[in-house]
Amino acid sequence: MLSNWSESLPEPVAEIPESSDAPTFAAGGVNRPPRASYVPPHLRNPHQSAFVAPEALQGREPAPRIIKTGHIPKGSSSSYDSFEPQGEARKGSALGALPRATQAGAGTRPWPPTDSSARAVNRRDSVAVDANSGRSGRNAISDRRGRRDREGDPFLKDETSEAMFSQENTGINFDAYEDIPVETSGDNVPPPANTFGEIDLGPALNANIQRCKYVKPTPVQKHAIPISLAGRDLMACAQTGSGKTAAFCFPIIAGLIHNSMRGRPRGGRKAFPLALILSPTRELSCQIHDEAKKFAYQTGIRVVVAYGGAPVHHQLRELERGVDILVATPGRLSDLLERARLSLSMVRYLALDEADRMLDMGFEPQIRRIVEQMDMPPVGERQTMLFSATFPKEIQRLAADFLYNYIFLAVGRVGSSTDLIFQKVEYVNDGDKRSVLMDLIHAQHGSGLQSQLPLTLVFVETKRGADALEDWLCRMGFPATTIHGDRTQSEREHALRSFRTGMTPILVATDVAARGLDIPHVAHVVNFDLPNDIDDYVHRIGRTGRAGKTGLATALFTDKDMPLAKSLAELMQESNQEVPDWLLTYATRGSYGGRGRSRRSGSGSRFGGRDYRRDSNKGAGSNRSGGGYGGYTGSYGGSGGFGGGYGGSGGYSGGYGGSVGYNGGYGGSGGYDGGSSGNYRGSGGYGGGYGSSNGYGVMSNPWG
Ligand SMILES: Nc1ncnc2c1ncn2[C@@H]1O[C@H](COP(=O)(O)OP(=O)(O)OP(=O)(O)O)[C@@H](O)[C@H]1O
Repeated sequence: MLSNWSESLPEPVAEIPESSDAPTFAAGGVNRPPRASYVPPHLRNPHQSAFVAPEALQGREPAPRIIKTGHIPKGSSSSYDSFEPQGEARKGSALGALPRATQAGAGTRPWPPTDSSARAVNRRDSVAVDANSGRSGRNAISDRRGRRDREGDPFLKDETSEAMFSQENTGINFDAYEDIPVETSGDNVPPPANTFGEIDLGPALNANIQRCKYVKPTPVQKHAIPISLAGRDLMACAQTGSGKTAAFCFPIIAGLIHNSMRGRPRGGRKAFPLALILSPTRELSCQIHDEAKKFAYQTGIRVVVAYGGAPVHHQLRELERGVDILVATPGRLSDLLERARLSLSMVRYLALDEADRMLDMGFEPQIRRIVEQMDMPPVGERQTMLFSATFPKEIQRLAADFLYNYIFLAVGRVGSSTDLIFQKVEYVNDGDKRSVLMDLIHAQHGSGLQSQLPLTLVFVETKRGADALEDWLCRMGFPATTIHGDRTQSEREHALRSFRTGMTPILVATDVAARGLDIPHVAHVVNFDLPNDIDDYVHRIGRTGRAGKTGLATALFTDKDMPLAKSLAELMQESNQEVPDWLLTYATRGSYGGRGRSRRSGSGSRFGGRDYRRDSNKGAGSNRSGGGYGGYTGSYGGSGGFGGGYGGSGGYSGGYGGSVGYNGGYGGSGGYDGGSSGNYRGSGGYGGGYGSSNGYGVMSNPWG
């Protein structure tokens, strides 16, 4: 039995799909999109590929037709395996230190080509390591001044990526976010701050904010930073790419600067961090570490990262040298705790990034152990911040165990995607996926910087599927690499860096790359295989359209994805995307259980309750501002799912209102009409119904 799509795929030449112009019909009588006769571009004119390898554009010898990147050849493992990242050099040096990877037979040569800039990055990093070496057994804040002078400059640019991307990432068109609806609930919510100047972050942090070219806070930062600075626990939900990392890093750093933590044990082999930031993946931890180091530059606060797959002794050495903020993945953190080389007894700040993922089934026991059963100060004695773009209600309920009298903050709709991402869904046959992907890649060729392929992130379901697709893309002449859990950490870092710098513009990934990664210039996210859960889709497509920029996301939808149809259609509608008729038809069927419904429908993760305390009469008062789409807090569900209307009688409000349901238009009579228990009375909103004259238009631009 075949376990995934890749096993069923024929060789490329056999990939011309069956020709069938007639519409097909699903068992339930649903009209499917026609299976049009489809000839992929590479077969239409096999001798002229539209793709031009980047090096050819740079006047170099053209790349061989068969290119493979990202794979480390087995024979070259000695130098590769012995590569040990060191301090400041760890991330930046990965590309330069590794042998240029090649595979795929005779005539191949390394891709990307070795260049002097990569070596320069490496050299520079080595200097940083030397400058920092030879210190041990310190706790950082006590030694701020000395360290400041020896600190590597985290703002130094990677020359390779600068060469590829002349366009500076100065942020941000966050003006587009000005009118985004914001809701806070909880006691005595501190007011938001509209500028960084209004917030007392201190001169050192302010200087770093300027170095980062952040001109003003993003909406989530405007609210979250004052709340956290006031010492309150926080559960915050804001769209992908909206600046959540800084929203939890700034208050931690400012807090550590303001309150010098005396009484920490000195010397010895055990480290006593003051703040702990947990994230679900190694790459995300590295990224947060890099960001936090920028924010903490020359403050004397020392940020250390610990994650699996990298040699533990190096991380132990780093910890021995002193740590104020520890960024970690749960697995490696547990390991360090078990070795008794780390104590959490001094932790004053705990932040969980991608908090819903961290409290999901896979991670929850581990997180509970770390937070509740080790020596971390209990709830109320530490400050806890949970952040994500998605927050299903049942996860909120779990998360509440970690929080004391917390404030719930929702910026935009909970779990919604931004409408800066243009979403497309293509109905395809399983066997046509590769050809369709190739069409997509060909279509965007030349639209990237320097006429190269723009960065394209392709999500697949399985690790084997990722390898198979990468291999096929490379054989087709497209520089691709892959990131997934079966690759070594060095391979993963190499792949990510090669993608980030544009050397390998196609990255095939499993969900390991779905959350949090902030890769500038990702132009296109392709869901080659759709995920099981709509929240995962939200995070995946959120790798593009970040920081106020626009992006494109294409999903290849097959029969297998029917259970996702409803939540996908809803999400697209919320984000003001054009939903194909066939998807709407599937969505209204309502009989597809399973995927996509697991964490949302019924639980009302977006429409119902939001702050779950308000549904369960825990008395969280609420304040709302901005928007123009009142009604999104309505309890989702009503009487019969999508077909029965978004209405719903209980909970906070009338929700999407009405009982007419989708078939008669979203909304119907009421739209949002205030809530029976909420203290906000909206006007307008979705009311009027999707199917009627306005309604949907009202919700069209929640970003203002
Ligand atoms: N105030 C600001 N001004 C300009 N750019 C900013 C600001 N805050 C954050 N950014 C930039 O926005 C980008 C996205 O930020 P970040 O990665 O923190 O998003 P996120 O909300 O955590 O996304 P995700 O949900 O995908 O994890 C980053 O490149 C960051 O440097």
